[in-house]
Parts: sequence; C-alpha cells; structure tokens
Amino acid sequence: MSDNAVLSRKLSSLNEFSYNPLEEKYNTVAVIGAGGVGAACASNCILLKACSEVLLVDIAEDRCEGEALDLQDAGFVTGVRCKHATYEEAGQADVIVITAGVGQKPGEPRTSLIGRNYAILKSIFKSMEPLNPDAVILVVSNPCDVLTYLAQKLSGLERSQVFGSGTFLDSQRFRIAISHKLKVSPSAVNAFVLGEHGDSQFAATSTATVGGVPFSSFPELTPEFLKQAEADARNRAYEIIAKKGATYHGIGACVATMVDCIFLNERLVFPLSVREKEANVCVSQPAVLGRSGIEAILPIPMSEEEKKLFDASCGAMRAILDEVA
Ligand SMILES: NC(=O)C1=CN([C@@H]2O[C@H](COP(=O)(O)OP(=O)(O)OC[C@H]3O[C@@H](n4cnc5c(N)ncnc54)[C@H](O)[C@@H]3O)[C@@H](O)[C@H]2O)C=CC1
Ligand SMILES: CC(=O)C(=O)O
Repeated sequence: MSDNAVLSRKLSSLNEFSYNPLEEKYNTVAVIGAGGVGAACASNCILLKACSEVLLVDIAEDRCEGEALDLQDAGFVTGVRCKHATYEEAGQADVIVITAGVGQKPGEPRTSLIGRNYAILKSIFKSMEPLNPDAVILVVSNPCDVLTYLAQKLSGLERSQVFGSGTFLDSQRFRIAISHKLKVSPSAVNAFVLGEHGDSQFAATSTATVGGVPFSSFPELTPEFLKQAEADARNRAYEIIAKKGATYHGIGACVATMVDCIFLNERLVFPLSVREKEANVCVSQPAVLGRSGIEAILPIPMSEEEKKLFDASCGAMRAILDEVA
C-alpha cells in the first residue's frame, strides 16, 4: 500500500472515531450546594485534578448554572469537566460532597445551625433518591458531626461510606502554627485535632510528632505555646467569619485532598468525623480513607486529659442528637 493510501486510511478511521469526552463518565464528584464552600471544593477538585468530572447542584438554579459555567472555564488547566446537574444525577456520582446550608453569623457557634441545616439535609437525600449504592458521601455542612450522624441514617448506606470532614481543617490550622514555630513544612507535623469540629475540639499533643520526633523533645513547643495554638485553631473560623463573613478556601483544599485520596485509594490517615460506637455519635478520630470510604478507624492512645476532652466532645454531640433525632 502506498504512503498516501495508508495516510488516507488512518484519516478515515479517525473520522469514524466518535469519542466525545463529555459523554464519558468516571470519577465523578457531585457537590451539593454551590455557595462559597461548594464553589471552592469544586475549584480545588478541578485544579488538583482530583476527579474527572464535577457535578454542581444548588436549589438556586441560576446561580448554580453560572458557577458551573465559570468553573468549566477553569477546567482547561487539567481537563476536568464541570456541569450544572440535577439531584438525580448527583445521586449517581461516585463521591457526593454536601456543602448546602446556612453558615454561621459572626460569633455564632456551628451547633446553632442544626435546625435549618438538618431540614436541608433531609430534602437533599429525598431529592437524590435512589442513591448510587457504592457512593461515598462527605458531609461538610455544619454542624458537621451531627449532620454526619444524621446523613449516615438518611442515606441507608454503610456507615463507612458516609463521613464528615470533621477536624481535618482544624488539624491543618494547628499543623501550620507548629510549622511556623519550628520552621518546617506543615506536612512534617504529624498532629491531629480531634473530637467535635467546633468548640469542644482539642489537639492530641501527647502522641504528636515532627518528623517522628515527639513534641516533648522540642523546647519551643512549651505548654503555653501549644495551648495558644490549640485555641487559635479552635477560634480561627470565628476570626475569619468576623472579618470576611465566611470561610471557604481552607475547606476547599481539604475536600479536594480527600477526594484525591478516595479515587487513588491512597489510604491516607486523616482526622475525620466517623461513628464512635460507645457514645453513638460522630466525632473526629484518625481514619484510613480509601476508595470505599472509611477503611479503618485507628485507636489513637490518649492521655487522661485528652480522654476527658474526647468524652466531653462526644457528650456535647449526643446532647444535640437527643434534641433533634
Ligand atoms: N466543615 C467545615 O470545615 C466547614 C463547613 N462550612 C459549612 O458549609 C456550609 C456552606 O457554607 P457556605 O458555602 O459558606 O454558605 P453559602 O450561603 O455561601 O452557600 C450555601 C448554599 O447552599 C444552598 N442550598 C440551600 N439549600 C439547599 C438545598 N436544599 N439544596 C441545594 N443547595 C441548597 C444555597 O442556595 C447556597 O448556595 C455551612 O453550613 C458552613 O457552616 C463552611 C466552612 C468550613
Ligand atoms: C466555618 C467552619 O466550620 C470552619 O471554617 O472551620
């Protein structure tokens, strides 16, 4: 066959090739709620290439469509697609991130949002029916721990498939403070904030290390400094909300990191809101995150003081659940 004939055959087979990337469906993340947090989660997933497609859903349809078109424009960097979707389409996604709901006003605790955001959560699960039985659901809306517990019930899925972002963000805030003090990268700081994503959270410093070296080996990490860093992490959301009305960049980066870990089945250990069997609540504990959700919960050793704080956090979550469910 002549070179020309080979070329023309190749070209004609290309013309027959009807690949349309917009019709492909794999590694899909649905983000429910296209406000500040939902948009930041979507944008970080796109720029981190954490998935191949982001579906955006919001009760405010026009705003959601505009946000999806805007985010689609950012997709040229990584090829990740973004589109405005229905609740039914979102219910079939591989990972569903729930960010819908009201946020705190300046000075308001997260727990005061429960009435309004539980009503929204119920309507979202109803609208998404029937759910993809293999979906992994990540709850971000506040109060995160109480809503995670309720989402586990509403979804009808295995508990391991439904978890909350919990103190993932608070832990980053704490690690950054330590990293500034010791002049190391935050990723070198192995420390978790545990318990409630809220006022009763605490930093588990008794087991924390920097590059494997215990906190107690660093003279700079005095008890006073650690108490202040813990309080700063706990109060950071209040501080940001007082100054700009809402937080969203930090949680957006956290969510994209978790989505990436899920699709890569990376099994990293993060502080996530998961069911605590004894107290029957969801609070943050170190958890192994993989393709099917929470693969294991690690029994972190706690000092007497930390155990008391953990129990107090569980008690605070149980008291709210007893009121609403
Ligand atoms: N877990 C965490 O670390 C963090 C949690 N949050 C929480 O995330 C939530 C969202 O915060 P923002 O995005 O700043 O609020 P926002 O007000 O900017 O956006 C909320 C969106 O939810 C939508 N929405 C309301 N009902 C809905 C429904 N039934 N279906 C679909 N969408 C619905 C609204 O139309 C709005 O677009 C709040 O509860 C906030 O406290 C915020 C930051 C960090
Ligand atoms: C708002 C919130 O929950 C946070 O930034 O931690």
